[in-house]
Amino acid sequence: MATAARSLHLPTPPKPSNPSSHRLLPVPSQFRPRPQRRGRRLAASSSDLTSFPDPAPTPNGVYVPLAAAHAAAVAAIDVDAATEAELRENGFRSTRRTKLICTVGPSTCGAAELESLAVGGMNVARVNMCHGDREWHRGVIRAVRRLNDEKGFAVAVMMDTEGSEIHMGDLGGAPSAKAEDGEVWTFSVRSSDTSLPDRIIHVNYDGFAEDVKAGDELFVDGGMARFEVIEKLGPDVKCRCTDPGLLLPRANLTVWRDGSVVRERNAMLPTISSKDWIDIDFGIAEGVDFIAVSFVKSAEVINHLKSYIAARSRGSDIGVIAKIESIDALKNLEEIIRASDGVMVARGDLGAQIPLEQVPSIQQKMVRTCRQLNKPVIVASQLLESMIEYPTPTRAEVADVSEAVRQRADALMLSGESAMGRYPEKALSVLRSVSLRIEKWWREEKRHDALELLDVSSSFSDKISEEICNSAAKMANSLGVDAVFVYTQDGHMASLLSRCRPDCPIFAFTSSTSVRRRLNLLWGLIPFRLSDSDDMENNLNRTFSLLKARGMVQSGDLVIALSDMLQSIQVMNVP
Ligand SMILES: Nc1ncnc2c1ncn2[C@@H]1O[C@H](COP(=O)(O)OP(=O)(O)OP(=O)(O)O)[C@@H](O)[C@H]1O
Ligand SMILES: CC(=O)C(=O)O
Ligand SMILES: [K+]
Ligand SMILES: [Mg+2]
Repeated sequence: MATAARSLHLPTPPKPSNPSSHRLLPVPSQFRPRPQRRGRRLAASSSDLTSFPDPAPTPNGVYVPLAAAHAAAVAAIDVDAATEAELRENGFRSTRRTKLICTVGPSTCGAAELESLAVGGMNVARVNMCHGDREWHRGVIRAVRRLNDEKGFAVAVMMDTEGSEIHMGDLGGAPSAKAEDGEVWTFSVRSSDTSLPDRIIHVNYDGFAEDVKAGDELFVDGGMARFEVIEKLGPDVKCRCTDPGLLLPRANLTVWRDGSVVRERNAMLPTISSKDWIDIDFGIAEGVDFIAVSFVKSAEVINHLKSYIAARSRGSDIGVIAKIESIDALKNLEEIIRASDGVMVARGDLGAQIPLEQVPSIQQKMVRTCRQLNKPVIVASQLLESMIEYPTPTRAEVADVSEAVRQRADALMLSGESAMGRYPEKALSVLRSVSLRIEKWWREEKRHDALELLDVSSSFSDKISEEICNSAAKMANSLGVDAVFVYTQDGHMASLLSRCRPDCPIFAFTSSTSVRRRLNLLWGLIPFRLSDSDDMENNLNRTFSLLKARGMVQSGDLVIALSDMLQSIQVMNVP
């Protein structure tokens, strides 16, 4: 792959701006709709992929979103510093709707790198318990928390379990190993404290030699390298390399026989291993926002984990995300989606278990089903794989990202690109600029999609909220409002609104910092923390004055406001 010919320029992260002073405003008169108007831009900017200057580091590595004089306003209302900057830069209606997740690894675990990702639009930081030890993860999680506390971000933390699927050991500390065509390698369950001799790979699963047969195909990391099993010698399995490739530490192993994945004793491995339970305790103690369960097979394990979390952490609300990456998960897809708080289309391992050409249609189906069932959905793996090594994406990668945005997935995820790649910030800015561009195109073309939304409410009261949100989204589109405001306790009404994918941004106001962080995963939601009261009139007045003071709304903006406590809907102009 040649890099010389690539001339793509990447966007600048949003820069801090100086808010104007905070003043109180008169009570807005309600129910005062006015003729349709289009969104305005607060500052000249372009979301074109080709028209951004190179990313600039934050001045002195410090990102101060608000002047000290505004401490009072900060205490009253919190919004993600990066979102605030984006809102001002791109204008009200042009804020990014698609959320971005970055896997944190050796390339991005430092405080400065994490801050650059937050400035660049990272909504969720992901740590994968497959790699690194707990101390390392603790350091990352706390660094993200510190960034939120000190610099005004609301980056949520997601922790993936390792799961008990079969994978290689860590190559005795070597960063990688190259397998060449025709070479014979030994895959062994023998563990070794010291580094293993050449061409011997440790396998973490004791039943490995029993499960495989001569003639089977062994896929490393979803087929990045392939071997054929030639013979078994006790705990050792000798294999010949048939497709050369790079072996990375702890790469997943899949065995294929007669065109499908072998499921022998390994099918009985628990979804959550004993090591995973200890990692989960660690995640609860560190206050992660989401736990993503690898290789989910059924809804049962999700329900089990949810009750475990509820018993362990009174009042805490950790979202449980089901990673769909196996044949069993596909069989039980709908019940798994219903049981979980969100879903990840984990295309890496999924593509190792089913024929690759089936992955795109399954992705589309999952995105659609999740939206119908009101669960956030993440599209993950290999979005910008070439950017692990090169500073610009391939056209095909840009097309893949565009397709996920067009499908209106809630979030896109970087894996190796941000964890161990050479250009994590550039990869993030590609996701950002492609998302903005496709979303804009979609709005300009007025492609309101006619997805029939299923009825998801379990009570009459919920049904009222659902109907309010469906109507509000329809009104927002036909009146061309600038934003929908939703005042929400637990975030549920905000999620129902996000599900409708309205044309305008959704400002979600909640008094809980953890709800606010969790809402950061949902499509189109701009979560604010606001200590609100029962008095809607009062909430609206405060919100308008605080947002006006920060240049985030203007007099005359048309807004629809919803409240889950009052189950109310109002249309008004910002006074
Ligand atoms: N904490 C870490 N320490 C070291 N390397 C890491 C870490 N996290 C990720 N990586 C590297 O980045 C790569 C991509 O990360 P990712 O989390 O997608 O892992 P993965 O092994 O492909 O598993 P998964 O299927 O869960 O995504 C990994 O293969 C690993 O090389
Ligand atoms: C993200 C992940 O686990 C996968 O794609 O396999
Ligand atoms: K994993
Ligand atoms: Mg996986």
